[in-house]
Amino acid sequence: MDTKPHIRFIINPKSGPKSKVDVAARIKLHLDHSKYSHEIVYTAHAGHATELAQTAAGQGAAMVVAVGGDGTVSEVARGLLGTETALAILPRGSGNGLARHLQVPMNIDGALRVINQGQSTRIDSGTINGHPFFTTAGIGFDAYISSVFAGNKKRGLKTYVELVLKEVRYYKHLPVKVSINGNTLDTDCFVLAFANAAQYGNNAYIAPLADIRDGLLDVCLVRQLDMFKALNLSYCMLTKQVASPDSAEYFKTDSVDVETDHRIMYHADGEFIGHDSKFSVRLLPLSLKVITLEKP
Ligand SMILES: Nc1ncnc2c1ncn2[C@@H]1O[C@H](COP(=O)(O)OP(=O)(O)OP(=O)(O)O)[C@@H](O)[C@H]1O
Repeated sequence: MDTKPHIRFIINPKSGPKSKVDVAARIKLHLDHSKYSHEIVYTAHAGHATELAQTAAGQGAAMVVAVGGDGTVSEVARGLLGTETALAILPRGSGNGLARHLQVPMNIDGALRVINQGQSTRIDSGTINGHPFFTTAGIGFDAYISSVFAGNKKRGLKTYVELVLKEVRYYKHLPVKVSINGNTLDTDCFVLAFANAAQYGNNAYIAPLADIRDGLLDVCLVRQLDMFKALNLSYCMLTKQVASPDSAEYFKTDSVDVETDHRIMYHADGEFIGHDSKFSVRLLPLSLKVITLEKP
């Protein structure tokens, strides 16, 4: 019997731009076979990666590697929450928010080197109305964009940026009541983002100071957005700077409750979930084991 630690690679064949690279062949070539046994499985439908990851964890796999974009990473991570099986990432998407935060190289061979080293740590995760997230969740404009993007045939960063530039002119803020750290705030909400990792993906930093192991979420509130604030906020996000208080406000907390008279859209890890008028956002400290180059 093979007693080496076992790795299950879960490949989403639909992730990322079309590519001629044979990922399975590269895995077989570069994985350290003296250290690990492995298998490669493919997702057949949305949500399948969670089932495939759960089965691997139940069978005592040391590691499950999500081969895909943020959606695949999030699905695999859900299947591993609270287990001793570590999530590793072989980034194949366009955003790769969690992979970037964990300093996983964006190329296959580099990511496999991190897997071969096998250094693990634990990170926090969050829930929004019971839906787990690992990078960011949010209500308002970012969720609206995720809903439009999900229905868009074209993928990739260019499509995403074009969409944001078009829609930002029309999306209107809504009044909400936010309870945070014992204070209640009646405010307008253009975006309310809950960041576990610092970035949405593509090195767009919604919460530059977020620490994924500190037991806290970084909440970023954008009350209203005009063109000047939008430019300022975009510049800060792309240069990893904290925005000025008239553009965005930041809070650190382990729980947030939001109420509104309107039904607002929300997302978890960039996947549009739906509309609601009450939100409960919670942090689960050090709930996921991950493979990373160094402490993120
Ligand atoms: N076999 C499949 N057929 C169709 N959809 C799938 C399949 N396997 C997984 N999915 C779905 O594909 C969606 C997109 O996957 P993923 O986020 O990994 O790629 P991406 O959208 O190209 O990357 P990014 O989010 O970084 O742009 C996920 O929501 C997942 O549920």
